[in-house]
Amino acid sequence: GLNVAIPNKSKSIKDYQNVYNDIAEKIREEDEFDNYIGYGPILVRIAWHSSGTFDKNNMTGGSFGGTMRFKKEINDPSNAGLKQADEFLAPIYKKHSWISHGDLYTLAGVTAVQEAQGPKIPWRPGRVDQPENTTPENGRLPDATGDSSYVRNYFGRFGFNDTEIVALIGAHCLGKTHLENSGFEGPWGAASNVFSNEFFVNLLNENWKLQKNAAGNEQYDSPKGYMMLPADFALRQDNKFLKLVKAYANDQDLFFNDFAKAYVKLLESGIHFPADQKPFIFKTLDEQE
Ligand code: HEM
Ligand SMILES: Nc1c(Br)cnc2ccccc12
Repeated sequence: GLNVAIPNKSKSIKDYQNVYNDIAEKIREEDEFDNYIGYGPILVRIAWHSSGTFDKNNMTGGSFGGTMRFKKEINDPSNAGLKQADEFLAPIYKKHSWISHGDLYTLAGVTAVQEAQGPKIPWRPGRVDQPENTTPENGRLPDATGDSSYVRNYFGRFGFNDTEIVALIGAHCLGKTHLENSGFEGPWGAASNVFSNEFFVNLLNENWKLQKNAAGNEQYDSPKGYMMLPADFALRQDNKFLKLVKAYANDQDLFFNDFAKAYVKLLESGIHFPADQKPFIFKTLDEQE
């Protein structure tokens, strides 16, 4: 059924900015993680994976219930590597245990994008922890070997259009793939912790070669040592997607605006917020110096 957000009346933007700041300071402090990429990318990913179980056809899944905290969901093979994000957030939750897990996972993704010099992501609290038996079954997250029709169909389950789909996948400007997590090996170049339109620039301009990786899976590799998943490369193989890839490669502001809108929609999928609940827009650490 539809999940109705219940904002905590005793908490203000100041309280949530304190949680944001604790997450942001911990990202800065623990900068050596994953060969100095840091925790930002997996925080963006755990927010997406918490939300990515949503299915508009039966109104199940999504970030509302915070079920990523349960073994069944965090152990989904699609979530390999995200236990480290959950462990990163454990002391934050301990200090601010008035917050729901759904709000914490999504706020962490917002914090990570903004602290990576990405766009402001307006955010609304009010997700309510649900019991373990509401955890969605494994297998609701996307397959990296999909082609363009697979990708369009997958995101159709959320009601996303082509603009929202291409913008969202632009988050692959962050971080890398890890053979032990997903069976794909990341780039030793372009594995970044700065949010930009680089994913689209690389996708268009690099000389990609499809080859088998050490796990026997096919991926696209470039002479500079970058990689693309088949599902990434699919964005070049469909005319409507390709038009958007070119637009974003040539206009970072356009990408930032479209990404912010699509990420909000993703993190709020399946949740009804009160009409008068205005989103919070958090300051970055740099803006508070
Ligand atoms: C067709 C859709 C998508 C597919 C098939 C996909 C697949 C993957 C795979 C296989 C990895 C590597 C995981 C690992 O080996 O550690 C990955 C990483 C990542 N994904 Fe996606 N993804 C998709 C969409 C998204 C979206 C919508 C977002 C966020 C808005 C996102 C954010 C990330 C980030 C930040 C990483 C890097 C994590 C790290 O550095 O450990 N992805 N994705
Ligand atoms: N940095 C990435 C590039 Br460049 C291309 N594809 C990816 C897929 C998942 C995670 C990271 C990347």
